[in-house]
Amino acid sequence: MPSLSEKIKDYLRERLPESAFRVWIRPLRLEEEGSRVRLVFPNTFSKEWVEENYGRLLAEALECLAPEKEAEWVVEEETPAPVQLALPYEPARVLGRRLSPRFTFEEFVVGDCNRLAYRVCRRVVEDPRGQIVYLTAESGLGKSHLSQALGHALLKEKEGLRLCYLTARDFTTRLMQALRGGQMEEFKERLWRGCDVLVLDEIHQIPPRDFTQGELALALDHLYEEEKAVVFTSLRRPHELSHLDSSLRSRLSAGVIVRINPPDYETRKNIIRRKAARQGYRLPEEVVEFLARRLRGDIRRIESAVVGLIARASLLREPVTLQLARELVAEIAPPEGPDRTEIIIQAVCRAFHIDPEELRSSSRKKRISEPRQVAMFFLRKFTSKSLAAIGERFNRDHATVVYALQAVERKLVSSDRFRYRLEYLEKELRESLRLEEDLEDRPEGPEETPGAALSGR
Ligand SMILES: Nc1ncnc2c1ncn2[C@@H]1O[C@H](COP(=O)(O)OP(=O)(O)OP(=O)(O)O)[C@@H](O)[C@H]1O
Repeated sequence: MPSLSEKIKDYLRERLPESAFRVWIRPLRLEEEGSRVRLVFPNTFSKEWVEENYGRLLAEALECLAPEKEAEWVVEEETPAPVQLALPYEPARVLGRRLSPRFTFEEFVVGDCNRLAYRVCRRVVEDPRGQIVYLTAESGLGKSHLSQALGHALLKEKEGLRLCYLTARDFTTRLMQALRGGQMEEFKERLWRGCDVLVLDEIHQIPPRDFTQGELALALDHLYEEEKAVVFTSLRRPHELSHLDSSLRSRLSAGVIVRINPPDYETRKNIIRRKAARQGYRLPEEVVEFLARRLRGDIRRIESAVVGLIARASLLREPVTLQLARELVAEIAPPEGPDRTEIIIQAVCRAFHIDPEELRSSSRKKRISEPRQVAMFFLRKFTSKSLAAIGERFNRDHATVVYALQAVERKLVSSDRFRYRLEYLEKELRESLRLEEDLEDRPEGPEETPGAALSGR
């Protein structure tokens, strides 16, 4: 009979990409001690990484397979401590989400690809009054890092300043909760008068719903009127957010719009050195150069490779060598065969435990229709396929896809469980899709689309 450790690892193996499982979960030891289960990580950074990236899945596995046990996360052997960043301000001055202590200006590597965005954010810290900034970039290029760094610096440098940091989804959820609970005035009070600077992360995720968009437009009018600073981050530029009302799009375009580009070779090398230094390591220059040549685009992926490499060397008790780096890169190299659509469909089917063929069936049972809607949602999000082409993949028409996208958006707001599940799936998909990204560099250098003068509207 498999032990609890084996069962939990099997549970995770089924749901994680093979390389993530191998590097992060396989070295984990699970020890049962009466009513407790100790999760023993080989070192601090692997514990932190698993907590941050797979914590929810691990908690889900424990709840399913050992609901009566209390879990304890411990570290077997301490590696050089990562630089601890003390927060020099009162956390209560942050409304909304907690800022990540890692996301500071000091930890942000500046290069040609992001210098303009960095400077614009620094300017907001110098004089936040009336500043409106819209940061746009593909996933993993530092939008959240930079917007949170700006938040940290403002809180540190401007005494008494209150910051509200929300994702677009948080905004929508809070708005809906306030509406249901008859607390709209309190909601407005907190957002409109309770903060001096509003950071709205992932604004492209504002749902295509009149009410939410209307309330956001009203909030922005008020904040702009009061000359408060507002910072947006988004995967897309305002004019590309076609699901938004034109009046909201125009408000989003009211300030300076800055694009962050994928990191160039020199910046990638600096990022690799910095990420390794954070773990207390200095990588050999040939390893830095090799990784910088092979890993382009998404910085999350570069970071993950550096941390994975160091974790691997530490587990094997070997120094980091070019050979080890080659092995790691070979593992995360583009998979053979399947295209984005297939990767997405396979991942959704795995997560919902159904067969891909069932998605194409005419069944309207929830067990099938819900994952079908989720697959449509992610195909829309991660591919350039038209609504009609997405529908065709499931023997459905364009209107069914529109309905499915709306149904998923509604459920993301109304059900925490569903949202967690999709957030997890999205994380997994981002990881898998990054693997089959084109390794060629995209055009480099800063690009700015000024909506207005830096401080003006
Ligand atoms: N210039 C940089 N210097 C150092 N680390 C960086 C830089 N840019 C991004 N990173 C790191 O890359 C990871 C992803 O960054 P971040 O979360 O800010 O990306 P994002 O653009 O907000 O992505 P998404 O759209 O997927 O949310 C983070 O761990 C961040 O610290």
